[in-house]
Amino acid sequence: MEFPSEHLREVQEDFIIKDEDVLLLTYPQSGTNWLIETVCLIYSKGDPKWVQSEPIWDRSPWVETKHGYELLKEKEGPRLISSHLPVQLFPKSFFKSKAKMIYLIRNPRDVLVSGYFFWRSAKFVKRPQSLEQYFEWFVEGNVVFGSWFDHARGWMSMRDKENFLILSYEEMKWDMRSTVEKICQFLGKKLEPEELNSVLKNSSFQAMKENSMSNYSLLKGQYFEENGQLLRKGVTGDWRNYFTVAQAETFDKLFQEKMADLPQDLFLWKQ
Ligand SMILES: Nc1ncnc2c1ncn2[C@@H]1O[C@H](COP(=O)(O)O)[C@@H](OP(=O)(O)O)[C@H]1O
Ligand SMILES: CCc1ccc(OS(=O)(=O)O)cc1
Repeated sequence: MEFPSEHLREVQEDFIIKDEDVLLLTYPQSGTNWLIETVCLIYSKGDPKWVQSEPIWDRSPWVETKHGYELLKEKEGPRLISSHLPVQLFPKSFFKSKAKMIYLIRNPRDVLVSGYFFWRSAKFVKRPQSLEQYFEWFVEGNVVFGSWFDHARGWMSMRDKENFLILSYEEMKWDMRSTVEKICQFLGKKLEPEELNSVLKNSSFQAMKENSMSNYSLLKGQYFEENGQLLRKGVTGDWRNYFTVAQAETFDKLFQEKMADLPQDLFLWKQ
């Protein structure tokens, strides 16, 4: 998977976002695929047929990949569009549209640990040799899609817009039912109680881990090593099992420096 600059320029200058599109925006390893699966299931009213028959990257294509871009240009009607792009590289047409956007945020410490395991099995990026090395890359912003802090700050600057919904991985873990209700309200969708139950069941960690259309097992060989797994643990606070005391202190200090001026209720995790 490559992101040549001329392609990124075309995406930014030429791609037309339509008012009826829904954008699913994240920094990698924030629970992107969980959000996509959930929104797909809301669209299908809890019926798992769609999520079990079409790969997740075709249901909600990545606008920044060549495959996703071509697919999106051909799609008729309201589209689901995923992206890891930072706000300053996003298609310009979006800023004049009424398209709804959901930005999913996750404790960056967990993003870091999850990213370390994910990228070390990927064949299309420079792979970290150790968590210590990935920690350095991450705090310097020297990773795919750049600095977590810049990404989060950039997209959260849109938070007062009425077409913007911010969610966190942590609230999905703590109360997925309420989170699905919040998404439905934002998207103007109504689910019957049994449809909502089916959304919860089919978007669970276990269901997604077993769903070959969602767990990236189809990408093994070409893009990932055989031992790579997208659905690794699916918990909050796993960073505590990996950070040293010194790394935890470095991260806290950096977080303070970079994010202290933002309302702290945007960050729902308990460190
Ligand atoms: N249904 C689900 N429930 C909980 N976590 C999920 C999930 N689906 C994916 N995840 C977690 O989301 C992370 C991947 O995020 P993304 O889709 O943005 O790459 C992984 O975190 P871990 O590596 O901490 O387990 C993965 O396990
Ligand atoms: C847009 C390219 C890309 C990069 C990484 C992905 O994995 S994940 O969604 O972050 O797990 C998917 C697409």
